[in-house]
Amino acid sequence: EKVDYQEGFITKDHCPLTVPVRLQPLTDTYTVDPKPFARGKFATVRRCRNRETGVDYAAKCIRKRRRAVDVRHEIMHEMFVLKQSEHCPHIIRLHEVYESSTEVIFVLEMAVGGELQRVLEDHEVISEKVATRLMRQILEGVTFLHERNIAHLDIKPQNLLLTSTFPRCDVKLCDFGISRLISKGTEIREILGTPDYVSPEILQYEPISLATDMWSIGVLVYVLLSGHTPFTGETKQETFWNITSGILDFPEELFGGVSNDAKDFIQRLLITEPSERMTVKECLRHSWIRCGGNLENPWSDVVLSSRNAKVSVFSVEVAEEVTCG
Ligand SMILES: Cc1cnc(Nc2ccc(CC#N)cc2)nc1Nc1cc(C2CC2)[nH]n1
Repeated sequence: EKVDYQEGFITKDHCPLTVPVRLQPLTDTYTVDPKPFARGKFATVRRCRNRETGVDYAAKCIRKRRRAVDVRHEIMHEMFVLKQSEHCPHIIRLHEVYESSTEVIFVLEMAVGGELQRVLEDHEVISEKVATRLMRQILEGVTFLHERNIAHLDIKPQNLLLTSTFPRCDVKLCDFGISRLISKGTEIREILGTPDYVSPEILQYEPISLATDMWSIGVLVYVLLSGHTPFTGETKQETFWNITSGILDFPEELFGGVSNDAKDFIQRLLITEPSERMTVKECLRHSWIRCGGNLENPWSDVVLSSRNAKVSVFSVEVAEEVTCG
């Protein structure tokens, strides 16, 4: 029967996979840290350890009622997106689901390296070599979603988790709490997302699409390479004006050492007209991603130990011959 995709939520009617929801207490199977290590508006995240296997997970506890409104269908949507993504190495994996009278609990893969946001706070900027390696993984995760017509709608450094200590880590996308199924003919217009990363169409109440994620990816790369967001104003209103103005600049003091290829990549995403932005597949074919960072000193990431000056060389496997620079 016709399923109402109107709001872009995936329901059990059109999700091919089933997810067993356990009703017994989480603490029967896991020891759970009392103190959450992360909090969102409607969820808290606690470290939990499986009593039998000793494996650590992140338990995301989500309240089923928000301001007296039942939002279980939104939580079930997030669960179905996570379930469909369980085989993508660049998306945080859902292990199992519990439900109590007040909460749904996602037992999720633990990424011990924490948020990419912390690295930005500690490092200011990231080398292009590392940035392109991480962006390739993020773009592969977004490709997985876009191939299934799922828009994440909240791509930002806080939702990009590292698997180990930076810079020798991998990165995984998390938090599908405001993601939406973008299906032909239905128009979703909702104010979503985080001010600095939100796209012009969202601010102008235009239809949301997969291209909305591509705008956020452009903002993300700008931030990774400069440590600053491109449109932030003194007030939210000024930020929103800057976003819809289409004015983008690369101040010399921030982008002096950044390659033209990187700036070209950003410029092809931070375009106010959604249909003119690169798609995620076009991003993976862009020369900055294919050759990114190789143009600098290729050993820029070598770790020289202080005691004996040995050079730890990591085996480099060339996936495909590309002509770079
Ligand atoms: C070490 C760590 C530190 N900080 C966060 N923050 C964080 C960011 C976004 C969301 C939003 C969500 N979802 C939740 C927590 N997550 C961590 N590891 C996780 C977190 C997780 C799963 C995603 C919860 N696995 N490993």
